[in-house]
Amino acid sequence: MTILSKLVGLSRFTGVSVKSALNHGKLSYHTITRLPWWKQPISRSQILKSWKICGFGTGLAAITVRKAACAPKLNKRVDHLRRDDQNASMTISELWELIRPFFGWFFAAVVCAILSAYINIQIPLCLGDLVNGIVEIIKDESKNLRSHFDQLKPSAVHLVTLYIAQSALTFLYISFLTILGERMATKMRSNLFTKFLHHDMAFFDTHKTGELSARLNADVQEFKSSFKLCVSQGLRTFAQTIGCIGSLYFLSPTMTMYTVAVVPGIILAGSAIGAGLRQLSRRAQAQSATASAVSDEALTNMRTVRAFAMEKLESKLFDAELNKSRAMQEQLGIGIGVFQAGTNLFLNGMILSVLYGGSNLISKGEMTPGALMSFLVSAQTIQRSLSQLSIIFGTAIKGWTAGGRVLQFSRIEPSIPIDTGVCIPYHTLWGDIKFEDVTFTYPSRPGHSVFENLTLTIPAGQVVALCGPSGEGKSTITHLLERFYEPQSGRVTLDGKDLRELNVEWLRGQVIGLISQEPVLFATSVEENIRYGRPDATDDEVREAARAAHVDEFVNRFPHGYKTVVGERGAQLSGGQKQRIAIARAILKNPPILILDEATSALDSHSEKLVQEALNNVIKGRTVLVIAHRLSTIRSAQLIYVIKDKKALESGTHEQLMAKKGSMYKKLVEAHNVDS
Ligand SMILES: Nc1ncnc2c1ncn2[C@@H]1O[C@H](COP(=O)(O)OP(=O)(O)OP(=O)(O)O)[C@@H](O)[C@H]1O
Repeated sequence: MTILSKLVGLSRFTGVSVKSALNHGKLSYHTITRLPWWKQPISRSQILKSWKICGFGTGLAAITVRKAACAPKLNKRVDHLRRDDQNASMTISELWELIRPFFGWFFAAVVCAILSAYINIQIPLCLGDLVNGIVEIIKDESKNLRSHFDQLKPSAVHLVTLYIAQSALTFLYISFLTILGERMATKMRSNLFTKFLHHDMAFFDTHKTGELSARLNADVQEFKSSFKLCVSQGLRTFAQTIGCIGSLYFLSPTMTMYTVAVVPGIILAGSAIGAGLRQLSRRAQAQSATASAVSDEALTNMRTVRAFAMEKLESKLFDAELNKSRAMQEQLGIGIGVFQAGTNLFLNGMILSVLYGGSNLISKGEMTPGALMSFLVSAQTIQRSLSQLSIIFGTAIKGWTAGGRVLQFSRIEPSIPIDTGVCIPYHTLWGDIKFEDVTFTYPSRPGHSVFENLTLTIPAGQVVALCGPSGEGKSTITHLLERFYEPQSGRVTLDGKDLRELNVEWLRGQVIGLISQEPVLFATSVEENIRYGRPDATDDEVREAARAAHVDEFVNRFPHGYKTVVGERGAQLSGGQKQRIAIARAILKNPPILILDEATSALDSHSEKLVQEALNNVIKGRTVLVIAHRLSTIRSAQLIYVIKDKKALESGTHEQLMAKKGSMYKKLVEAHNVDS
């Protein structure tokens, strides 16, 4: 308001500073101060100041508005990567299932840990005997010190034996636990990876690679180290605590009762804090996985990031998620710290009470100094064990959550099992495919059906083309044929047999060969990529398939020929080269049914001609389903289906469809929806 009023005043006294106005006697100080606010003059420095403030304010406002406008847009991408699964937890029986196959190692580790704890309980008692012996020497009036000293020897030898046994047991249980932990982690990772490989395609539509690899690696690692620590330290310290409480009771029941009376309260408080910390730990791990997913997405799409100069934005996005994860981990650490500090305070108080109570008992002659010594060392062992337990408690929370996150995806059963069902004997397989009244919606997009009562036939041994506008479901037909997804109603049959009755592994592995729009190669050599179609193929067979797909031509120009490594997802090859390798792979597989999903779309006309020739050789005698946009490919098909409006709108040969009145196919050709 003041600034505004001064700006209004400015209009009346433009260019005249207060100082100069006063100097020239135009205004007296009193006149100025008595003027109403809108008539008061304003100095240049004030004007500047005002503008600076205004400028700063406007700048700040602009930044805030910009931030407000940009932040949600930035976050939106990450929102899809975020996942805070409530059912990422583990039950005791699930933990037992993990341990069961390695029970021998677990049992050996537990026995050694308990024996080591037992020895730890014996050590204070033995120390007490030694101290009592020393007290005897001090109190001895006869000065026969040598004989007293000799009496100490058995206790000392006993103590040395205990120390050696304790070291040996420590070595053993740590070794057993390492073996157990590593084997459990390997099994968990292997099981989870196998599960991932068998999950429905719908699962991969909704889960990001970064998230899955975090579960497979970071979470298993976290679970393993927490488990090892909890069993090694936890079991030992727990057994030690119970044992030491027993020895305390043996030494002085009254003092023990006082000392341990408060323990249930501490356990209750600990459980309450633990529940909160577990929740926080789950959220912190989910956030850490989100940060990994962001980095993973950027790293796998590095070319796109570079092409759009998004390095800074990606870095900001990652930093923001990383900072959230850091904040949560800090909160968790602080929570665990509060718990541990409280435990320490309680335990130190316990030692002080023991000293005070013990001195009291000694003064009354109800306790020997050796017993107090034993009591103190035992109480201290309990103190150390309990403070160790509080640390283990924090680790257990993290490990439990991590284990739950791993098991969450292991529990999911695929709705399409791959190794059940029947196989049609090779000599009776024709390759006749039918879609009967198929209605289908992608599970990740409920409410948006792709097909409603789709019916079409792909006769055995024929080349059938699917055409139609983009997004009408041509590729979806191939997904249903490969049984990546299940139709909600209707059925897809192969030689009259419902695909649901057939063995999926056999169907995908031996019956159908797919060459897709965007072939993805593995980061290995050209020949290994081709061999992926049939791992037992000989080098000659690989070369033959490569020649048929015209891979030979470009591979021979590479310095390392077929041994050339193609980079991640085939990034070191051109689109056309990748496509030809994918074709060679399918040729090597030699399947009775071939799906060509715009297989030649990435090729120039010369390469397309070459590959088409290769394909023509391959497709002879097979059932071939071609999805193509080029008229040259479509018109050579024996049967064409136009896929539109959630069904097969019309079918026939090129000539029949072109001759048909009001034909959609004709419209597509004329509108260049089918490339001429
Ligand atoms: N995994 C998926 N999850 C959800 N919806 C999907 C999925 N894949 C495809 N769709 C949707 O299903 C519809 C059909 O897609 P499809 O890929 O089969 O079309 P298309 O005819 O092959 O297109 P194009 O000619 O552009 O390749 C589209 O609306 C698409 O957005």
